[in-house]
Amino acid sequence: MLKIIISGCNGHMGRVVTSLCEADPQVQVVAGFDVLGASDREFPVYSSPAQFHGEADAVIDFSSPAALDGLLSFARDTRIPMILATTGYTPEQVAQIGAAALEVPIFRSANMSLGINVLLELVKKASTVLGDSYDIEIIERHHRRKVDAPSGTALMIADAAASACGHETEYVFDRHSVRQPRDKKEIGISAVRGGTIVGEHEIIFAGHDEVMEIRHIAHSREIFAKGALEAAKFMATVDAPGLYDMSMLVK
Ligand SMILES: NC(=O)c1ccc[n+]([C@@H]2O[C@H](COP(=O)([O-])OP(=O)(O)OC[C@H]3O[C@@H](n4cnc5c(N)ncnc54)[C@H](O)[C@@H]3O)[C@@H](O)[C@H]2O)c1
Ligand SMILES: O=C(O)C1=N[C@H](C(=O)O)CCC1
Repeated sequence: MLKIIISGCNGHMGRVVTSLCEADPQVQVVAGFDVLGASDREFPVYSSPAQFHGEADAVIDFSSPAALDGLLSFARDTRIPMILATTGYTPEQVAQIGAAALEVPIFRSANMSLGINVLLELVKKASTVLGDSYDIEIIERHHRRKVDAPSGTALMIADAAASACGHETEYVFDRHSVRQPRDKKEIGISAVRGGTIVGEHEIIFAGHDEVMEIRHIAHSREIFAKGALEAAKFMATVDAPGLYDMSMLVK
């Protein structure tokens, strides 16, 4: 039996992960972490990771960057592998995660869906071939509740394009105050927020007389929960400290 803790268990993603775990006979949710109390859960919910003293094989976290310090201390104290799916970390927090991964196993991805992780490979291929002469723009769309912008996925896509395009790049998030033509080194990133859009990402390669677009649409949150649970199953077999990601699961 795989014993899972769900961090952010009372949120939108936390509830979808809970349902998926409860439908899997090989998985047991042993606890949840959340600052928001809810009495309808079938497992104990703690407002701080330090309050948990049981056994677990992995923590799946869909919460908030504010939870990171407590989760990393918990990982260091217990050696329980951590799956970080939260987005919106500051550069300092990303560095903290990297430092912690020298001591404990940590899995991090801004997008746990299979489709986006295949898309990242397509973006690298397209950027290698087209990156020199085509302009790269990314548009992401999410629900009105989302607080971080651009999405973690958009940044991951930009990083994939930047690593493969063969020249220096600069991310441009806001064209409002700039009055000048687009520079070749720019990767433009635009965020749209509205309604209940689960998550959409579009990458545009705009060249002379042709445009190529690659697009991913999430129709439900289950695709993220499924990837996170697969990551937890994988991490439960991992002993060595390190920073793991979806590329280890998408072959
Ligand atoms: N990696 C992915 O595939 C993926 C997919 C979807 C969402 N996300 C990310 O997951 C996060 C959560 O998304 P959501 O839509 O479920 O949000 P949500 O607001 O519905 O849920 C977040 C939950 O975390 C709790 N929380 C907030 N601060 C906390 C803290 N300090 N300690 C413990 N719990 C805390 C909240 O009370 C809430 O219940 C966001 O960062 C989002 O971008 C990632
Ligand atoms: O709903 C969200 O919030 C999502 N966040 C992730 C991101 O920031 O990339 C992934 C898609 C859903």
